[in-house]
Amino acid sequence: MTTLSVTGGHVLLPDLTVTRADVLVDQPTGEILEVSPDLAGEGDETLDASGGLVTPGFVNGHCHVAMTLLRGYADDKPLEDWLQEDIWPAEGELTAEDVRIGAELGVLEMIKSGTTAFADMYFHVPEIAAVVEEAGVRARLGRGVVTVAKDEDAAHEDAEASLEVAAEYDGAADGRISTAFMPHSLTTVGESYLDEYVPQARELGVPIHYHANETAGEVTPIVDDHGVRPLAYAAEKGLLESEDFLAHGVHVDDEEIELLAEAGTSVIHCPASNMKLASGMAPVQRLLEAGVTVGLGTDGAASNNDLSMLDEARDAAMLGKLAAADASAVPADAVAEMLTAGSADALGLETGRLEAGAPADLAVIDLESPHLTPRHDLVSHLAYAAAAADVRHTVCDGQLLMRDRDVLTVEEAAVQDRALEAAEALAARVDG
Ligand SMILES: CSC[C@H]1O[C@@H](n2cnc3c(O)ncnc32)[C@H](O)[C@@H]1O
Ligand SMILES: [Zn+2]
Repeated sequence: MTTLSVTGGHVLLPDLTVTRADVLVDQPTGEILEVSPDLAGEGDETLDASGGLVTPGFVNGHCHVAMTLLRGYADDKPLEDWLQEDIWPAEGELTAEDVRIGAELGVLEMIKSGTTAFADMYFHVPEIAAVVEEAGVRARLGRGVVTVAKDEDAAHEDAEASLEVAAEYDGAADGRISTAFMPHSLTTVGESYLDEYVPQARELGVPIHYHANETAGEVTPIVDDHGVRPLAYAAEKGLLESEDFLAHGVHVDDEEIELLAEAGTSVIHCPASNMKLASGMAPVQRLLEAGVTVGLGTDGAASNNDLSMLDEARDAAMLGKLAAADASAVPADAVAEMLTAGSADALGLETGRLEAGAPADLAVIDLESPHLTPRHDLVSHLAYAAAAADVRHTVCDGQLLMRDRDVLTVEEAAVQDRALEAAEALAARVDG
């Protein structure tokens, strides 16, 4: 038996208290065996967490990981213009190999910032799955479906491909990969396609993930065309089940919040993307008070512009207060929950809590730096002050992915070189 003991640190427990403890991991099963104070000397291998905070690995609840290749390609525009004028034309030139290279870069960035799992909506999913498998992280993957501005055959092909990918990859990489059916949004997938394919996704037994209520401009056409607000429409179309999770939920009214709470559908809050595209401020405190499961996501690196979940945590706390006009809204412990168990629950993962029997997905955050001194409250530091570069070790499924900032499963320099070259060639193709 091979065991790993993570020793000498403080541990963020599932009740969001912090205590001095060690974590003993069974590597063959990838499970946590024990969390308790005196496990030093118990493991076959030791990971030094002294001076550190051991947290559940962060779960990025909504991403387009290969969009790292478009980081900084088009900034300072609202969503609709940004997608139509810059992003979709560039994505039209992306090859399967580009997506693989972009995904490698994104997953590298995730491992370096303590993220062990993510949900991803994109195309060329087999390439993304291969990167997830090799890098050792966990992901819920899906092919995004867009039917507007496509002829009928192409639209059907897109939806069918999303179901096929969901069926083929669910359970891949020894169970680290799970899947979902992913219609892009309620305005970019036509009603007849939802009517045809949502029941097929249910039959397949995969959750459904989509963008919803991201901008005010996305609400109006749904009200005009269907006579109800977007989430009432989503409920009518069978898109509001307890296993489903939607990205954004910025422009939701009280009735829609109630619908989410009753249905048990989760919301992935993406504060950085919402601020950068000036989409608006999600009512996170109201969602939490209504009992909605809220997770956090970065969205793609082209609207963020990084994949650090610690940045997202700080943004969520700050924006949540501003949205509620209340400094006590979205406090540090709520943010710590969204960053870990909230996102994990939304994605239907067993991760997000450090306790015996849970998957051994964790990160160790180095606390011994000036910006984390003094250490009155480590949950406060997690929400407000820690940064990606403070992550010392990352473990997923019991396997070490990064030790002392040395990434073990991805060749860092080679990935960066390939990404630079691919991004430059892509821009040259698009811009002529
Ligand atoms: C069809 S694959 C996914 C699709 O979504 C695009 N995208 C990236 N960020 C956002 C966002 O904030 N809202 C809506 N759509 C977004 C991405 O570029 C892909 O085309
Ligand atoms: Zn998105």
